[in-house]
Amino acid sequence: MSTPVDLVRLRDVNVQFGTNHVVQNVNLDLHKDCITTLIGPNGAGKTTLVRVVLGLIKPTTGNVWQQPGLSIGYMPQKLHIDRTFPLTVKRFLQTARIRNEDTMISALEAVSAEHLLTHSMHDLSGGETQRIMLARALLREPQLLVLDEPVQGVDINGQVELYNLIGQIRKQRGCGVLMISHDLHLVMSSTDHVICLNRHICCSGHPEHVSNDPSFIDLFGQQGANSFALYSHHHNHSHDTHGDVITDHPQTGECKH
Ligand SMILES: Nc1ncnc2c1ncn2[C@@H]1O[C@H](COP(=O)(O)OP(=O)(O)OP(=O)(O)O)[C@@H](O)[C@H]1O
Repeated sequence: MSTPVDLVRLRDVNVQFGTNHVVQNVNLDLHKDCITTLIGPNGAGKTTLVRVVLGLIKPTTGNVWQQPGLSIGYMPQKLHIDRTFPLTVKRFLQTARIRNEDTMISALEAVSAEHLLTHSMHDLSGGETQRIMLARALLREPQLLVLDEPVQGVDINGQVELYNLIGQIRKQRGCGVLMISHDLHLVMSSTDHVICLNRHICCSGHPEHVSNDPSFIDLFGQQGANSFALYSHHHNHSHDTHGDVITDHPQTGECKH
């Protein structure tokens, strides 16, 4: 097997906002041709960690390394468009400062949405909107694609389709992918590596390994469990109400379930 090509390496990364210790001692490697999925409850620090990877936030302590010249395509969690502001798909794509129509069309083709070029962004379905957001992230042919909850606002069939599409894009382009998801079961077949984050990394590994954990079966095997609101699993440590580790069970880096 060939050695994976590193795109990004995080070492002992901590992020604090005032006294709020949002990301704790995180080590993370992102590779070419590898899909890594971050899961975790609300407020677990997923978006903050993604912003560290993107270089938008400097960690309070720790090191971030990016492959020199790395190009990153980012699909943010939410799209805020004033409904009174007329905006076609073409104009929206141009906000990425790419004006070449062939480039736009080939990005739209990659997400099977070339027919939407002249449509209004306001008239798109949830799934179409996410595809256009994905196309925008693809415009610069990134080596790393970072997707913050790419299937939000999409019905269940559309979610499966979008995850399949992300898998196809990785296969065709060989790019690395880092995405945030709220549903391990749906994302399982389209990911290589899962990281469960609750401010620190609770556990990580191949999706089969993570999903065979009884606590994950409890968590993901039931309808409505997607929200993580009642998130709990059998840690080798406990959390206080802020998600901080209570130290009478020392953290060894990986959860042992
Ligand atoms: N710029 C900021 N300044 C202060 N606090 C912040 C900032 N960004 C995030 N936080 C806080 O950090 C914590 C983690 O937020 P983050 O958005 O990273 O979590 P998340 O896991 O992505 O949550 P969700 O699943 O709800 O999107 C939250 O308590 C949030 O309020």
